[in-house]
Amino acid sequence: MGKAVGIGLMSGTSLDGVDAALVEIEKKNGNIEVNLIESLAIQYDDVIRRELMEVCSPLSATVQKISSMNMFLGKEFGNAVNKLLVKSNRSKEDIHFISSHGQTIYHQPLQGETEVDIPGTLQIGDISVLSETTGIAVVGDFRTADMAANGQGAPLVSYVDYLLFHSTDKSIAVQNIGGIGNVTYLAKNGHSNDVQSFDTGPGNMVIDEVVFRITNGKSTYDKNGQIAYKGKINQALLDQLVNHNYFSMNPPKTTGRELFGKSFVTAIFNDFGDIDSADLVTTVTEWTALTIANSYNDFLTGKGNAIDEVIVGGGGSYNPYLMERLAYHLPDMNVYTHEKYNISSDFKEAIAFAILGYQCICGEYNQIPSATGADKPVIMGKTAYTHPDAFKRLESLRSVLT
Ligand SMILES: Nc1ncnc2c1ncn2[C@@H]1O[C@H](COP(=O)(O)OP(=O)(O)OP(=O)(O)O)[C@@H](O)[C@H]1O
Ligand SMILES: CC(=O)N[C@H]1[C@@H]2OC[C@@H](O2)[C@@H](O)[C@@H]1O[C@H](C)C(=O)O
Repeated sequence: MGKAVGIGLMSGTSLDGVDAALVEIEKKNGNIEVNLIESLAIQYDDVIRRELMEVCSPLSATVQKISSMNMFLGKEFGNAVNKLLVKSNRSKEDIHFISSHGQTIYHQPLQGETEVDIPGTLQIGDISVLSETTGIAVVGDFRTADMAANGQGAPLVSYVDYLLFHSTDKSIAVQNIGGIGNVTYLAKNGHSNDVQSFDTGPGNMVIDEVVFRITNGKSTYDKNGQIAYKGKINQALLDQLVNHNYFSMNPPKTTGRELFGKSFVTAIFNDFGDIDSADLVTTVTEWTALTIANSYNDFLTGKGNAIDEVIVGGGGSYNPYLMERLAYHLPDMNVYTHEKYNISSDFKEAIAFAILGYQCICGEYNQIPSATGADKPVIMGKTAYTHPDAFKRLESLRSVLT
């Protein structure tokens, strides 16, 4: 079978920017092999970040802002792809497809109070605009297909975690620490149907917002855990935080800015605003590590699922204080980062979405029901191409694949 050349795009819940990964993908004897050729991260500037924060909050989002931001991000993602093409010395003719996660602005996996208030999830960054900006066919909007099959619409990277990490000699927890934290559990010798997955709770989301407030907007995150190292844990605050009811809910479960965003942090400042600002950062960082360890104890090891190794990815893996605390709370496990497996912690999700898009193009299931809680497997993703040549390149790939 021939090689597919694709570009994966990930813009996660931290709202820090978009990651782009140019990859070659090949199917060999039913296994998918992926090779990262070039990558690029584009940071959102302060204005975009602020506007995005506004459309993520029901209190400040308007239909006008959501509609404009959907188009604007389609262009931003397209500009990121065009820069990546220059960086990698490739042209659009060399690329079969782009696969874009989009920017989650709302995610509600639970039924609301009225019959129309059904679970929903919304990722913006229009895929037709992205196709028009780049001249390349685009696959996007993955999560709705899983929700259509009564899944949580997340976590989706579990499918790729299984492909990359399942093992016959050890049980592995693949932990992402992005804006939100999520885990994929791969039992030793397990089948894809056995994969368990759920959001462990906040990743960097609460730490970032606390740092933003105590620095009056000068810093958007605690670089290398510098502030956390200076403070000490405030036990009263920690006790209140660990008692949040999300942590007692059984998996499958997913969460986001709706639970752990600005209002959550405002409540912390209302109740504990008088404690030392470094202590606040230390305490929410400790809590973040603890929520991960407690989740394993409650829903994995505590239910007889041994864990030999934890592989951490996402921006949180670059916070040494957070990593130290995580290792401290998981004394019986080896805690590594994705780099041990030669996979960039930064670009893992962008690579993962390239694989999910590839499977969509192949017409193959790209989701694991046991991970998302769906009733059945589905093919996730929709396709857009605004010109015949983009369509033909996609079709040329399909004809090689089938
Ligand atoms: N050197 C560092 N020190 C401390 N924290 C860091 C460092 N580098 C990145 N981070 C943290 O990682 C975050 C970004 O992580 P990442 O890009 O994995 O999130 P995301 O993909 O947006 O989120 P999600 O996976 O939830 O969708 C930053 O907001 C910051 O908090
Ligand atoms: C709705 C949404 O965008 N969820 C994200 C978020 O960020 C981490 C965690 O919460 C995870 O459930 C998911 O992203 C990753 C990429 C996933 O689906 O695997």
